[in-house]
Amino acid sequence: QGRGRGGFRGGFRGGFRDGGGDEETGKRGFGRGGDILIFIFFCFRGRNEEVFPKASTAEKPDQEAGENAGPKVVYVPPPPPEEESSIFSHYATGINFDKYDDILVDVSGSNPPKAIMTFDEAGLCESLRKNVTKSGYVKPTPVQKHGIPIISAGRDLMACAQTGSGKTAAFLLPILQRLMADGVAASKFSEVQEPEVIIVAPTRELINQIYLEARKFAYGTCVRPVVVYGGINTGYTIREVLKGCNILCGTPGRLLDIIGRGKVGLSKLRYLVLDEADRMLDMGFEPDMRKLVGSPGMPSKEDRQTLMFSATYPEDIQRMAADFLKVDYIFLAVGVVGGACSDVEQTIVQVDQYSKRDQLLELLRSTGNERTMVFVETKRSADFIATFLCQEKLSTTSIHGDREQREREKALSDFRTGQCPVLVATSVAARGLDIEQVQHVVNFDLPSSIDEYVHRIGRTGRCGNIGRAVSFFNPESDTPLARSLVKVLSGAQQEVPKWLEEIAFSAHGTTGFNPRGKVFASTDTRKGGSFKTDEPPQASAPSPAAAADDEEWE
Ligand SMILES: Nc1ncnc2c1ncn2[C@@H]1O[C@H](COP(=O)(O)OP(=O)(O)OP(=O)(O)O)[C@@H](O)[C@H]1O
Repeated sequence: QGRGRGGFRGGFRGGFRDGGGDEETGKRGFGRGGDILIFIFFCFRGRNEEVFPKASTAEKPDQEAGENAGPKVVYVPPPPPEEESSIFSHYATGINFDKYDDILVDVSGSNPPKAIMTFDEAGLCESLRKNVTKSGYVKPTPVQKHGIPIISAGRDLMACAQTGSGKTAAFLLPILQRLMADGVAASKFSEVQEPEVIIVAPTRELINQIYLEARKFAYGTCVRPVVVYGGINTGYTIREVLKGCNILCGTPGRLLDIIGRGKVGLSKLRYLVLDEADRMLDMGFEPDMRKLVGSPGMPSKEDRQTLMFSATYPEDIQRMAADFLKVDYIFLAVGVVGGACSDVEQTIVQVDQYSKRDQLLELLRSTGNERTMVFVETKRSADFIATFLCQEKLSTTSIHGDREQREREKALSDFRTGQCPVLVATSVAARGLDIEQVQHVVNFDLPSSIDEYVHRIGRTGRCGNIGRAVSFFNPESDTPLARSLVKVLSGAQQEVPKWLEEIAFSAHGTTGFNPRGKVFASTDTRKGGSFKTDEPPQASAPSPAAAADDEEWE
C-alpha cells in the first residue's frame, strides 16, 4: 500500500468527470464528444508539448491510483446482471479456433496427468456441464485440455498460453468441480468468512471480469464468488463478503485490507490462483504477494494448491514463482512462452513523434466503426489523445488509473456496447480484458517491455477470431524494443519490415536489447533455462515498466 499512491491524482480530476451517471456534477466527459474544452485548456499547450516522452523522463507509465488516497470512496458499482441471458452472453469462437489444436504443448514436471480431449472427460457435475454449454463452449482449448486434469489431480501449476485462449475457464472449472464434489456452501451467518479459493489479478477491471466468469460457471450452484477491489466503497465490499464467500476474487491491496480487518479467515483456503502471474510477481506486486502468502492462517504451499497463469513468463519471474509452488509443480506451455497470438495481424509503422496524431486519425477514419483500443504510455497522453479524437468527432472514451472507478467502469461499458468504439487506454487495460469485437489495437506509443506489447495486442484476435494491431515505432524512443519486436513478429509468422530489422541488428551494445526480451522461453526453467534468446540470463532485474512503477495497478 501507499507506494507513491495518488501521485497524479487531482490534476485533471474536476476537469472531465465522465458523463452518463455522474449526477453529482452533471458534467460530461469523453464519450460524447461533449464538454472537453475545459480539458483542452489544461492539455493543449502547443506543438512541442504534444510530445509525450517515454516514461523515464516525464510522467510515469500508468499505475493504479490507490484506494486509500484522497477522500472516502463512496462508489458502489451497479449489481451484476441477474438474467441468464446476460450472465451467459458470449461471443462466437473464430475461424481459427480449431487451429489451437496444432499448437505445440510442452508439459514438464513429474507424472503429469493425461490431457482430456472433450469437456465430457473433465468429470464435471451436471450443473457445471450445463453452464459450460450455456457459455457456448463445445470443445476445450489446449490450456483447458491440459490444465483441467492437472488441477483436478491436485497438482500445482505454472501455465503459459497465448492471450485469449481460455486460461480463465482452465482454472475455474476444475476448482468449481472440486468445491461441488465436496459440497461447500457459503455461510451467511458468519462474522468471518472462510473462502476455499482466492484469485488475484493486477487490475480492478480484470478481477471483476474473472469474478463474473466465476459467477457464470457457478450459476445455479451453492458456491458463492465475491469480488473486492479498490475504488469502491469498503463498507459495501465488506457487506458483500459477509453475505457468504467461497471464491474471493481480488486485487492484492483490497484483499490484504479485508484480511487485515479480520473479515476473511484463511483456514479453509485450498486454492490460491494468480492470474497474470508474471505481473503479480514482478517488482510492483511481489511484496503484496509475499504478504498475502505470509498472512496469519494462510496454509503453507504444501497445504494449498497454487495455480499461476499468464501469456508471458520472463525467466527470472519463473524462478521466483517457484517460491510459491510445491517442488513438483507442473509447467505447462502452450506454444512459445511470451509469444504473440498469431491470429493478430501485426503491422509496425515507422513514425516520428510529430506525425503520430495525424496518422492515428487517418487510421481510425479508415477503419470506420471498428472497435479499437489505442494504447498510450501515460495517463496524461490518454487524456490528451481522447480529447483530440473527440474534437475530431470520433466517439472516444478513455481508461487509466487517475480516473475514478465510476468513470472507468462507464468507459469500459461504453466501449463494450459500442457506444464509444474507440477506447484510449494506458497499460491498465493491457492485460486480460476480454471484450467482444475488438477488431483493432493501436500502439500509439509502444511500451518499453515486449511482454506488455504481447498483452496489449492480445486484446484482439481472441478465441480463434482474427484481429489487427498497428504499432507506431519512433526510432528515437523505441529502438531498445526493436530486437524483441523482430522476434515476436517472426515467432508469430508476421512480416518483419526491413527497416525494423536494420534498426534491430545495427543497434550496438545494450541499447539493442530489451532487458525483458526473453520472449522465446519455450521450456520450464527447471530444465536449465533453455531459453532461445541471444541474451545472457539476467538476475532478477526489474522490467523497465516495473522499475518505473511505484504504485499498484489495482
Ligand atoms: N473452450 C472454449 N470454447 C469457446 N469459447 C471459449 C472457450 N474457452 C474460453 N472461451 C472464451 O474465449 C475468450 C477468451 O478467454 P479468456 O479470457 O479466458 O482468455 P485468456 O487466455 O485468459 O486471455 P488473456 O491472456 O488475455 O488473459 C472468453 O470470451 C472465453 O469465454
